Formats: sequence, structure tokens, C-alpha cells
Amino acid sequence: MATATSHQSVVSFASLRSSPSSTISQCGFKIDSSLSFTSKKTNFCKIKAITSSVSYDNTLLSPSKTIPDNSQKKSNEAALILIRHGESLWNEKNLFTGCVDVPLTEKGVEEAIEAGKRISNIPVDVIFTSSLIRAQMTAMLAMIQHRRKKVPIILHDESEQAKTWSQVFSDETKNQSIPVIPAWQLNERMYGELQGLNKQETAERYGKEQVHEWRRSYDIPPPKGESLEMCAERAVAYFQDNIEPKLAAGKNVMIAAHGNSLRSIIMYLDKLTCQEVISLELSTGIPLLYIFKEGKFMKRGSPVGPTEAGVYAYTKRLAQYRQKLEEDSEVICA
Ligand SMILES: O=C(O)[C@H](O)COP(=O)(O)O
Repeated sequence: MATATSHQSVVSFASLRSSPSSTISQCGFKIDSSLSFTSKKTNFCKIKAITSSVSYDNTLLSPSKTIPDNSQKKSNEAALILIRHGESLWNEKNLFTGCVDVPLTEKGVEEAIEAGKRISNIPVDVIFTSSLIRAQMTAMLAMIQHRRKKVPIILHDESEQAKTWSQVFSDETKNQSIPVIPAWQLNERMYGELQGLNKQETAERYGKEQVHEWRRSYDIPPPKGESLEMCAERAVAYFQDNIEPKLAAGKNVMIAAHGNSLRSIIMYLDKLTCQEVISLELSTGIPLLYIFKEGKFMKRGSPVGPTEAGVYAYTKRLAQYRQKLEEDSEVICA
């Protein structure tokens, strides 16, 4: 169950963020108002080179015929929902997990369902997840709560055969589906030789400060693992290459990923410094909403519940979408 405290910790952190035009210099990269991300240590071209564009069946993104959904029209505005996966079996055991692929606990399942209720009136046209099961379970469980009742379908593009064998041959069915695009670039940071170790025991062995540095610093990697900076190089580059173009085309996007891959993306969206990102903690299963408009990301906090009026007042488009859902459910109930 999501707690008020965890929600508050995310929201209160927002007040610390720097102004939209701030420049990050302390940690070797600079973000300007055009939201470019360049690394001093790692050339941006190199970042681009390690990511590849996703290819998938675009017809799954085609507009619904039954709901003339404003979210489907070309627009300069779109919703972006970020969700850290629900509690995993290794979160429960307090083990460093990283890229080890463990499922959700029952509590994690409940958190994902609760997250889904919170965003059930917000349009979602395409979902990106990491390639790890805890993020995929979270995305699927959240989407089954959505009032629009579209079916999330994982797009397998690992081989030509996988693509061919998973084709859908009905336009109507495609219109009632949401493509789910898995990407390893959104995976949790690779925790190196800490994977599988108990967090408390590791702190006792190496000292609290050392372990805190490994877990939260920007550029100090855990032994043989990825620092947040290294994780950002793949996660933010993927976001820029594959997710931002969708938002720019007016598609509403949900990303289900991990504590550190999302911290790196939030650092980019909120233009946080490497000092500020140290205190950014993401709770499991708490959705965060951004509005992408005219090339800028506006943080809108965490939707508290499906009926919370405030969220829908953020933009006319969200309000219209919600109203349409209300009208449609009245027709169905009548
Ligand atoms: O990989 C892990 O162990 C967790 O998902 C995130 O861990 P952290 O809070 O130590 O970054």
C-alpha cells in the first residue's frame, strides 16, 4: 500500500529543484532549456551510439474508433507517467537487486494495482518498461485498473520470427490495445558485486557512509557495477531517442522502471544537480505525473486518487479525457 509519507517525500523534494533554466556543472554535464544532455566524461555521440531506435508495429498506436480520444490527435501536449515497480521479493529481503530479475511480492502486486487506480483516468497510448519482470508486472497490473480498458500487449522484437508470430490481424482489436515496449536500457542500475548481498550486512561490513555513497552518489560506482551517471548514459539516451519523440507527437506515455533508472530520468526532466539527486528517493509503486508541453516537462506530482479533481485541472486535455470516460461509463451503465 502506498503511504502518505512516501508520497510526501517525493513531492517535498520537488521544492528543492533548481529553476528551469538552471545549468548543471558540478557533475560534468550541462542541461539547458532545450533539454540537451551532454556528458563531459562520455561524449553524447557515444551515448547515442549505444542506443538503438525501437521498431514495433505502429498500428497498435492507431486511434481508437470508439472513443474519439483527444490524446490520439497530434498535439503539442502529452502526459508522462513514471512508476517505480512495486515491492519485489528482494526488496522485501533487503537485498541489492540491480539487474537480477525477481518478481513482485504480494504487497508489490497490491502497490501496482493501487498505482493503477491512481492513474485510471489519465490517458495512456504507449507503455515503456524495462526488460525486468518486476517492472513489467507493475505495468500490466496497473493497466488492468485503467477505465479505458485497453489491453496492454508486449511487443516482442527480439527476432523477426517473434515479431511475425505475435502479429494481430484485426484493426478493431489493435485499436483496443496499448503497445508495451520493453527496453533493457530502462533496467535498474547494474549493482555489480553487491547484487544478492543484504543491504544492512553490507553497511555493517563496509560502513554506512561507503554504502550510502555506492547507493546514492552520482558518479561513484559500486564494485564492478554502474554509477548513477553510467545508468543515466543509457536510460536518458533511450528516453531522448525513443520516448521524447512519442511525447512530441502527442502520445501519452507510461514508463514502468526502477529506482535508479527513474532517478536518472527525473534528474534530466527536473534538471537536478548531482548534489540534489542524492536525496531523491522513489518509493515503490507511486506514480508520478509530468505534462510535456512545447518541449518542456512540467512536474505535476503524484495523482492521489482517480477522483482527485486537481490532477485533471492541470490541462484541458486531461479534463476532457476524464469527462469522456465518465460519459462512456454512464452510457454503459444505462
Ligand atoms: O536494485 C536494488 O537493490 C533496488 O531496486 C534499488 O536499490 P537502492 O535503493 O540501493 O538504489
